[in-house]
Amino acid sequence: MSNYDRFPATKIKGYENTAVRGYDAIFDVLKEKMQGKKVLVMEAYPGVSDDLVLEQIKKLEPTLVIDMRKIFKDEKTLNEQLQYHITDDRIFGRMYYGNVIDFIDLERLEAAKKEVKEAQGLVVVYGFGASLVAEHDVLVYLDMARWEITLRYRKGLPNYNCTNYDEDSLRKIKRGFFIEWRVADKHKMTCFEDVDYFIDTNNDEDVKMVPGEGVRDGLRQIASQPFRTVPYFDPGVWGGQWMKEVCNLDKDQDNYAWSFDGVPEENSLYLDFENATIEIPAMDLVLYQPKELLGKDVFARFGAEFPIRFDFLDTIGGQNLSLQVHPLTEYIHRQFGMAYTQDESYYILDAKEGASVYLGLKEGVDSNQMIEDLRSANRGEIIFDAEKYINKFPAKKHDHFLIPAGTCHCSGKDAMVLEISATPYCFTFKLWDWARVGLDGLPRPVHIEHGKEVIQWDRTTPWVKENLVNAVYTVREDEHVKEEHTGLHELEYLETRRYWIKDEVVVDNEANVNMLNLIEGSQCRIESLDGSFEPFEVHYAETFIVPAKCNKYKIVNETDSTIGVIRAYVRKPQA
Ligand SMILES: O=P(O)(O)OC[C@H]1O[C@](O)(CO)[C@@H](O)[C@@H]1O
Repeated sequence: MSNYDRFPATKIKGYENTAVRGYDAIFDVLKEKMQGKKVLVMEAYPGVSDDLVLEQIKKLEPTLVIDMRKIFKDEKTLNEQLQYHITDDRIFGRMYYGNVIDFIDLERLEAAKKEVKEAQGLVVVYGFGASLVAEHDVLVYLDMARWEITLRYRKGLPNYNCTNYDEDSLRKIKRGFFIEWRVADKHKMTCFEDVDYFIDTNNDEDVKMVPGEGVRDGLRQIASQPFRTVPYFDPGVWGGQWMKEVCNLDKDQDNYAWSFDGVPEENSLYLDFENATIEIPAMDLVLYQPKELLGKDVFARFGAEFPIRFDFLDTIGGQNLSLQVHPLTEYIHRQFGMAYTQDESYYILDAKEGASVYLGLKEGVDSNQMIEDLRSANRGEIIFDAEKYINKFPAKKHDHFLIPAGTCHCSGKDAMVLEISATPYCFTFKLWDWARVGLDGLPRPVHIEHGKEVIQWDRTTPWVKENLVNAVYTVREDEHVKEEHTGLHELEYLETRRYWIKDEVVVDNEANVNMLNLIEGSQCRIESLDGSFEPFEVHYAETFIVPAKCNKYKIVNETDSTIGVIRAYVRKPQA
């Protein structure tokens, strides 16, 4: 057993034992709270088990229940309206920047408003967008983590108010990512400050309700201390065996490919109320406390979006990733409506003998020939000769490979990659998937035509070696610490610093958010210089976030050997 903590929770001070568990107890509290009041609005994130909650609402004996699904436009109308954003592609949609009201049938909305007004007795308005129908006397928000929604899609949950139960889950995720989650997050923030109670509905068998102010105060607390997001792990065709050991995972699984540990857009947070721990999307923090979390420079540049992503790619005992390329900013913006792109890097946390990383083109590559070969390979006519076109570098522990968008790349087998990247995560143009199929038995989606538009044909061997492979230099060294710059490339906005710490080091985050990982050593402690937060323990391979608000902090080595920490932050624009 390693000491990696899979369930990191933050204790919420001042709200101990305020959680209520199970729908019976929850509706007892709500019944009490509604005494002498008329309108209970229950907002729900798309993905929540609406039928189950509506069944429970009967406990309140309301005279009128409005189900938002009936106020929404019907599926066919919505599909037609959203077709430009849904697209025909399996993976890529176009970002939707509208609001929930765009999905509502305005006549039905007016009729529902009238019904509520005229009703006598208790009225419950339930579902996604419920607060558009009526002013609340009491407001409840039923929340759900993105990973849970993703798992439910795989098991047959359709998109909101749709009947696409059996549709390929990648297409459902696409509709979630490009449309539903954006709109739902935006809408959530319009009522977040007013919510009287939040309900964690991630587990239908164990729902938990906590006071609204407990969550808001909890998020304020989290934004002023180091914290971790809740990691999740997913198998894949190329997945490996390393994380099973180090992250204490189920040994009976064939493999684990990804760990998302440090992707606030995808991950969640555990808030510990002592009598229950609730799980909420980490995006709630980003959207509710953006300036405190991100800092003024990062907020000014990105808005309420978390621009740094750490995740793991485990191919130890597994296979090569697909050979791939990511879009340039201009392309991702024009094609998919994204503000910034998927610039990446691979920090090699561990590697077996013979591990490698494919990166950049060989000298003198004929671009037309390479694209033709990729096309024929994907038609099954030839096996693509990757090494004819792409450099293959040996990879060993603590190497850092930089991957600005537009550079062909992939990790080879037997490497444990800590991916330190910009946030967008699904804009991968696979070029070649080594003639294999995905875990579902289908070929994984390949996007050569997109890829050909963004490959930077001048990124060939000498430039790649000079710029992208271990471009490390020492920033400072004394008897306590050696600090190195390891990346990223100047075309990418992230800076990474590696600290080899003998005893302790003070880090100045210059009032902007930092994301870190303990890359060597069993544990360390993060301390506040002014006592503004309590000491925070970190174990090997754990990713953690230090909010902008923490300012200067100390990393303390608690072991007898030198430890290694990597820290990523957004570079300030050059004057
Ligand atoms: O496409 P593959 O082979 O699954 O590659 C790994 C994937 O993991 C990611 O790095 C996820 O962040 C993507 O860039 C990439 O799609």
